[in-house]
Amino acid sequence: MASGKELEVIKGSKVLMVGAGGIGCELLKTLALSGFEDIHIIDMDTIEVSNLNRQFLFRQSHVGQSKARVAREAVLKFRPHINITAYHANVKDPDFNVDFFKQFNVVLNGLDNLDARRHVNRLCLAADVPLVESGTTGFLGQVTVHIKGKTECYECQPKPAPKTYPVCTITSTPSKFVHCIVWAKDLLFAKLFGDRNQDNDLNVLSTDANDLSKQTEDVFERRSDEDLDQYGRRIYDHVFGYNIEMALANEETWKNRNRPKPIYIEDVFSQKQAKQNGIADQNCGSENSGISAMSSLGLKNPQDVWSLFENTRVFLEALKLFFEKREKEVGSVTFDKDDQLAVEFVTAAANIRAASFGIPLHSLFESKGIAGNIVHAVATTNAIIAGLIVIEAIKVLQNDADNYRMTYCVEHPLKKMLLMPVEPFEPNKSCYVCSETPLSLEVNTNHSKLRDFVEKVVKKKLGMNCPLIMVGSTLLYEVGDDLDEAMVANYEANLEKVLAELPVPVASGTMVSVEDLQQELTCTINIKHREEFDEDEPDEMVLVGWSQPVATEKEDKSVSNGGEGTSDAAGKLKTNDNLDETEIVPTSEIVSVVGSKRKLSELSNTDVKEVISTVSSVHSSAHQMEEINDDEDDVVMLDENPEQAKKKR
Ligand SMILES: Nc1ncnc2c1ncn2[C@@H]1O[C@H](COP(=O)(O)OP(=O)(O)OP(=O)(O)O)[C@@H](O)[C@H]1O
Ligand SMILES: [Zn+2]
Repeated sequence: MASGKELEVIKGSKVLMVGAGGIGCELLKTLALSGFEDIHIIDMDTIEVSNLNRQFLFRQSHVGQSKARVAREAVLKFRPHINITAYHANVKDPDFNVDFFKQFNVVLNGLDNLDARRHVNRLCLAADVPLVESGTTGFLGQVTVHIKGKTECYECQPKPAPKTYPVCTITSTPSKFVHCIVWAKDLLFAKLFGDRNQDNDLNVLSTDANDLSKQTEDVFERRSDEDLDQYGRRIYDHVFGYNIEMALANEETWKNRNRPKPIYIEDVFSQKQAKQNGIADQNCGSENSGISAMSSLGLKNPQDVWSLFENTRVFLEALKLFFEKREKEVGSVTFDKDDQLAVEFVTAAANIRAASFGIPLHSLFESKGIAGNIVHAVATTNAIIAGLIVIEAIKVLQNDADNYRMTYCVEHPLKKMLLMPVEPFEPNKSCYVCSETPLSLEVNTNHSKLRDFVEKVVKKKLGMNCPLIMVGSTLLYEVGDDLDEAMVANYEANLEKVLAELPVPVASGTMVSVEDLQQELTCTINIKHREEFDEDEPDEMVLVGWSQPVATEKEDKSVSNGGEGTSDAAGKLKTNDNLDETEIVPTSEIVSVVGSKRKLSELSNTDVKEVISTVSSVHSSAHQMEEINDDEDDVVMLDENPEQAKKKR
């Protein structure tokens, strides 16, 4: 219960909540019950059935309706006198500009992706409004406080990159089920139902029987004389049989590994059985969710682990259903964890591959979690995190800077502590977002176009939405609704020019100013011409000073699992040789950070290790979830002597 003084501050404040999902529903309820009376909510989504188990403000009858609006109505039922304003919109919409943000005393994030979080961070900095940021992953969670000039901003530290795997592990030597899922999803599914012309390592071209050196047709193209059953069986034999035989031919690969077993369709069931596989329900609706190989085949429980025979049936049936019922989409489907048929196909394909490599098979439920990088949400964690957000928000509203804490919710109590409070870090002086540190870009100015610069650097790396690019007083590019045709044509023409041939040539030593009008963020980029780039620099552009996402596994030439994983402070306690800025500090500092009320002397060496590794793993995984819990978790460098423990940024 808030004290009288607190209540006064609470009642007089205006707060913005971004996100009305798992955390957001809890947060809105807690804000309302804590006495807040002027709450604005932005959420761009509508309610899905899968939200109902934890987003308790929503009911079955709300499915399909705006989350922000329904959340508002639900809370007004028990707090009718308060003001709640709902926006069913993307927080990146231009209406939510700096002036919009300035009207709030504090902004509270309950988001689920890096992109939106970075955007809100920038608007809060530009509007000088405090931000309380949050995230949960299963039992893990965190709440952090970001105050301009006082604490680090959300982007002061690198975020972990989505977990990636070396290509050869995925294409040739899988050793874990997740490798089979990545193969099934990013290679096979993408090739069959997505962009057919993409390059991949599935031995796409078949070899001419008369001339072995001649590669002819794309194996994945359906032949004109082939029905869908024949097509499915041929693809099956190619990817699970022929390709494995080809891989086995390379003896070196298997010297220290278990040899995989090629699986051909006839090993699993007869042609007659294949023909009779599934009686596709002719009444399947046009909704993707209604088309299911499992229902055609009478498989009911998504938690069952199917046999090789059943996986084969699902594989063939799902492939057939895609071509029969979703023909128009074929060629442009991207994997979506909520697309039942896609999950069925990927589960079956991953399991057949796993069977071939002697890896234990998994249920559809488990596969969906891995393929969608889902760590199943825990409602209680969301509730705890929402409570902590409100506690921090109240401190922020009272300007109680000495007591701000970033709090980590851990899975197992450590020294009877389930919540680990950490004093906020100071702003990172070389953060390009909250300090004005210039960046530099190594680029071949005679080769790279302005379009490459805009797409790969300005949008992708710097996360800008509405960029404006200037050299001196010359505008080279901008976006906006108010541009006349001649300007648009001029900017379009510039996009196609290489940097050195722009109206104001961009060459070594040029200082390019990049600004986002909506985020009110300006960066200066110092250009350095470079002729050659290595294979592991495929963009042919190296941005120095920008915090590279922290790779969690070997990154070279890897296939991404597509996760959205990030963390605001992953770099702090975690080692990563790729990081540009490495800072070594004594353990005592880490400990004071981890629990300001506990001195180093109170903790044993083992405690220190435990605390650091726990906080580190929470840092790296809690924030934006969806990272797969793998054996090779974050590495924390901690020497036996705690005095020599290393903290790296
Ligand atoms: N750019 C954005 N603008 C507005 N709302 C956003 C934006 N990005 C994400 N959100 C909202 O943030 C909320 C995050 O909630 P949560 O993490 O519970 O995800 P979810 O989509 O509800 O559930 P799940 O992903 O687990 O199925 C979602 O309701 C989502 O619509
Ligand atoms: Zn910063």
